[in-house]
Amino acid sequence: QFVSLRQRILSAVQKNATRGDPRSVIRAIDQFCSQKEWAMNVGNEKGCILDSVVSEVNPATVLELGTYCGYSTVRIASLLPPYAKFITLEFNPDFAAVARQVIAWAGLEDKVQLVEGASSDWIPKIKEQFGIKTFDLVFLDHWKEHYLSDTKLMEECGLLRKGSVLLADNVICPGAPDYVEYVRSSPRYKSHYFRSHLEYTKAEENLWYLGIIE
Ligand SMILES: O=C(NCCCCCn1ccc2cnccc21)c1cc(-c2ccc(F)cc2)cc(O)c1O
Ligand SMILES: [Mg+2]
Repeated sequence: QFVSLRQRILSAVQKNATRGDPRSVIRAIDQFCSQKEWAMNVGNEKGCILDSVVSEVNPATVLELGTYCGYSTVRIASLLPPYAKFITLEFNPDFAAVARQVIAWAGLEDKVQLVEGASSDWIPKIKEQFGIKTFDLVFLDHWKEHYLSDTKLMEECGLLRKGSVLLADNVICPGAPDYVEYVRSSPRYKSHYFRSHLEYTKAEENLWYLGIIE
């Protein structure tokens, strides 16, 4: 009977990764996606850039938009200090169900809150629902056409402060041109991009790093 790609990714984790070992979970997913089937995890090349940004920012509060199977969620959660608050938002309930199990296999279920729903619905509710004032780091990896509107929404809701860092996946492929245009021309942001490749391919890609300067 048909087994979905996300279920095959979860099975690869449960078969090849050690419970409670986040690095083995990451390795199991990357091996599956490079050797068996492509999937839209951020992947290891961009994942190392993500790791370095998380380590440098050392955030007390993190928002991830786009959990998918939990690959980047596990990478981020495994680097956070114990007091950190980490919220990851997933629209698709089937993806969220798999991500919960991947995060649990890594032993990180206490480090992250997975919330199901749309960013435009949830962003205005985060302050009161989770007692978070502002985010030190936001990782954008959801609908590419919502990167700009959600960044503006986060600004309007007072969720970003001077020094907040936004890191955006896929600004080239599939692309978020209006987002790039807006942040590059805005005096509020200092932007920088990390050259990389689309996960598990040789196609060029950038991770777009944004520092809020005022
Ligand atoms: O589409 C991508 N991701 C988004 C998936 C849907 C997110 C839904 N969602 C989650 C939270 C949430 C909250 N609010 C609203 C909606 C929300 C994506 C695609 C590619 C890709 C695909 C084909 C190809 F040929 C090349 C590249 C590569 C990536 O790395 C990607 O990330
Ligand atoms: Mg992505």
